This record gives sequence, C-alpha cells and structure tokens, in this order.
Amino acid sequence: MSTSGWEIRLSSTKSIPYFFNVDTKQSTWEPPSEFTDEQVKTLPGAKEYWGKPNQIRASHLLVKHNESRRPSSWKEDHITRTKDQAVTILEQHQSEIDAALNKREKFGELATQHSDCSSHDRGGDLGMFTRGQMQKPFEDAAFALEVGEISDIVRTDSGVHLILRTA
Ligand SMILES: Cn1nc(-c2ccccc2)cc1C(=O)N[C@H](Cc1nc2ccccc2[nH]1)C(=O)O
Repeated sequence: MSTSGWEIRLSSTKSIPYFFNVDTKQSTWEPPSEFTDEQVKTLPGAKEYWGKPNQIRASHLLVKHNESRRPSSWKEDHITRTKDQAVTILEQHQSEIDAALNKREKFGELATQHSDCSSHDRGGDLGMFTRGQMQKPFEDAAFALEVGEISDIVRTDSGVHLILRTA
C-alpha cells in the first residue's frame, strides 16, 4: 500500500491529529487500516504528533454523579445520581464491553451514547496528552495501560471513568 499523498494534520477544532490525502482529499481520524505503524511514522507531519516523548492517546467513558466537579453534561443539565449509582452504571457498560467481540468498537459506541464528557462525540477520544495534563488518577491509570487495553473503573473529581489507551 502506497502512502503517497497522505499526511498527518491537526484538526483545528479539537487539536487532534487526523490523516489527510492531498491528492484524493480523503480525511480520516484513524490511520488507513492498510498502513503499518512504521508507514504511519514516515508520513509528513508524523514527527510533530507521534514523535513527542511520553505522549499517549486515550479515549474514555465518563459517568458523572452529584459529587462531580461539574455535575452537568451534554446529556443532563443537572446530574443527581449518586457515586454508587454511577459506579453501577459503569459496571453495566464494563460487562457489555467484556462480552463484545470487538471491544474497541463497543467501547466507542458506548462512549458516544453514554459518556458525560464533551469528548463523547469522538467516541470518547481525548487526543494525545502527556503527563501533567489530566487529573492524576486518570493520568496514572492511562499511562499504566498497554495500547488497546481498557482500564478498570477509575475515580476522579469529574466522576468515574473507563479508559481505553489507543496510542
Ligand atoms: C480533558 N477533556 N478533554 C476533552 C475533549 C478532548 C477532545 C475533544 C473533545 C473534548 C474534554 C475534557 C474534559 O475535561 N471534559 C469534562 C469531563 C472530563 N473530566 C476528565 C478528567 C480526566 C480526563 C478526561 C475528562 N473529561 C467535561 O466535559 O465536563
């Protein structure tokens, strides 16, 4: 598979890298599936985004509760569920993901439908981040994951999360 015409650009709204083909004008958030990791790293623009040391990429599914730092979201103006109720909801999502054939796909579907984070419309994708950018419990859990791995339930001031490391 030729990588000709493909490059990595930064999405203006979400400062998330995406893949653009200057010849065909195709654009995609994920590298074209036929590209090897090595080919992705040779694309124009790759050095700036994949080259940064100690940078990872992750998606998450957040369920907020009445003690959350900001107990509202795109879904509910005023979130009143308790922390225990939020954990129970997240455990139900965790069971669905565990039972799914394609866990990454199921994770993205559930995050899009149910995450209380504004990243829900990107399947929960938070883009690339380094240590020092996210709340500590989230950072420690995300950096402890292997690429493709999903965390257990993680508690932060924002609520309770499942995290999928994607890069
Ligand atoms: C840290 N972050 N990145 C995005 C984001 C990233 C890419 C595209 C759209 C939104 C949203 C947020 C964010 O703080 N969202 C908060 C909820 C939240 N709290 C978090 C704590 C840790 C990690 C992610 C988190 N998301 C909100 O919507 O109330």
